[in-house]
Amino acid sequence: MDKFAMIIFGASGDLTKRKLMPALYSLFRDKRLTGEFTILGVGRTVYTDESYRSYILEELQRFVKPEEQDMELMTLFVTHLFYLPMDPAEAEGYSLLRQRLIELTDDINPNNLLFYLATPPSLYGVVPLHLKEAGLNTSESRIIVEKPFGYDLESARELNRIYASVFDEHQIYRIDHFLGKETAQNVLAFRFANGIFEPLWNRNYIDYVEVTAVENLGIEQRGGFYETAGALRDMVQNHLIQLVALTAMEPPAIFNADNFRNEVVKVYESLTPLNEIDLNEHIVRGQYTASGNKKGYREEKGVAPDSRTETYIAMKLGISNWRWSGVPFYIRTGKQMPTKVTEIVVHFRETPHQMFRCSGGNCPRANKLILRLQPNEGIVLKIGMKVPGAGFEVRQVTMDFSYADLGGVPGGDAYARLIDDCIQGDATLFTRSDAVEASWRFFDPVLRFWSDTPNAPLYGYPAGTWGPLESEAMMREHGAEWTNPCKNLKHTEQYCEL
Ligand SMILES: NC(=O)C1=CN([C@@H]2O[C@H](COP(=O)(O)OP(=O)(O)OC[C@H]3O[C@@H](n4cnc5c(N)ncnc54)[C@H](OP(=O)(O)O)[C@@H]3O)[C@@H](O)[C@H]2O)C=CC1
Ligand SMILES: O=C1O[C@H](COP(=O)(O)O)[C@@H](O)[C@H](O)[C@H]1O
Repeated sequence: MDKFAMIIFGASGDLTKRKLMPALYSLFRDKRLTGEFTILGVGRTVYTDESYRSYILEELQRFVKPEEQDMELMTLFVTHLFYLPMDPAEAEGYSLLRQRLIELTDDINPNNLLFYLATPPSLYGVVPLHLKEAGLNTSESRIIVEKPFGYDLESARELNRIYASVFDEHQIYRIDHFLGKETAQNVLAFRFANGIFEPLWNRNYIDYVEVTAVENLGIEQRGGFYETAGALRDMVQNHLIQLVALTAMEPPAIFNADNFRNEVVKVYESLTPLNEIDLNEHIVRGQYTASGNKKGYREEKGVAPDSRTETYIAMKLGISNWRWSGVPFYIRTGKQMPTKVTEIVVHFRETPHQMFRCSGGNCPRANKLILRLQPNEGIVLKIGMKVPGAGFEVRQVTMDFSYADLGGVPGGDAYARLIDDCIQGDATLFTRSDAVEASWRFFDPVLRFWSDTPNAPLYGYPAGTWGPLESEAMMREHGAEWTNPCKNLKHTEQYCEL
């Protein structure tokens, strides 16, 4: 086997220190990265190999969970790191890159290469072309590209064209780290490894579905990036729609990359195109405003004082197929919410007739299944039970499975799983070119509507709240309401500022 080298473009950046290096360290610790391997960081910031190793060693101590830190191992891990100062946007540096790889792999034609694009998205189209000119797009090479893949449908198509001119599709890994989460994968296991829910998993028994991925932080130091992205590009077009796909897809006959990704694409292609009414009434966008000691979005570094970038979005989606026709999927994401939580809530239809008494609220009119992806990972089923004692009074209670009972979700996070899969050549959990385009095809009209309608509402919401009230109004049309995740989490007070 040729000596393996991973080349990280954007090696001085936020993603590299917070996610990639801890993930690579965790693979190293778990002996998933063995033998002679090299990690070569690339960027304009000037480091030597030595100073880059010291920098990463410090960052590992910040970003690896304390219980997973082993100073001796971390010190050994960083001896595999090297650094090449170069501007990835400029062609000149690539002959130096090639030369450096020849030295590091001790091979005149280094072949087993993994390129990771952790740069701003503006470089996603440039780097592969330079790699090709330098002859680095070898038959064994792979490339991982971060999200967002494109700004809209046209730019995503253009990127796909560029990548297809440099690599074969099986060499291209478009990463969406939500799919690397253990609990996201468990949505599939829950659905397809159990017989009892699947017969109910359709329009006959399900009333509506909610997908929530909210955070209690602002945009941190990423103002420049976020201004060009907004919640729709940052979270909805990729992460949230992936979760919709996991919830809505048909079971693949055989679980492999092609079959799984075929089913994902079928869901995207079945999304009901948004009409005028949807664009005006079934999308609510918001932007956080200052509250207490929390800054408003427009006060954040790198953000225009009159910015109209959305930090919150709630939408109603439909899926036009036999299984889901008529079942609304409500999705929402937002920064500066009361808590960080990702969960899918499946609301079953109400019982046709309610014959028991229920007083004092918490009445079990309909069952509700909550797939909680993070934090306090678990599955909760809300069911009706008789209140002990005389009469027939019923109340809604909770059957609660927590991953903590199985020893918890493993430490190495989604990035470790996905990088490992890529090294093994398994593309199942990565986004295929047709899926990216199908997803953009659906969301593109939203971007166009916003740019063509300067007075389309953008609601302010105070930082630390659940977003614009208009998103509640959107659901009331269906007699639905957002589930308050703070009330479902086991240790509520730990997560929610109520
Ligand atoms: N950070 C995160 O949590 C997440 C990030 N992502 C995605 O990962 C990618 C990287 O994110 P992140 O690390 O936050 O980004 P950064 O803004 O930190 O940029 C990464 C590096 O890219 C280099 N760079 C920046 N601008 C340019 C430029 N104009 N030309 C050449 N190089 C440039 C810089 O290195 P130098 O100046 O040394 O060249 C910088 O350190 C983004 O596409 C983002 O969407 C995805 C999920 C989460
Ligand atoms: O991709 C992104 O995801 C994070 C949220 O991911 P999580 O795994 O921490 O839930 C989000 O903060 C960021 O804005 C976005 O780019």
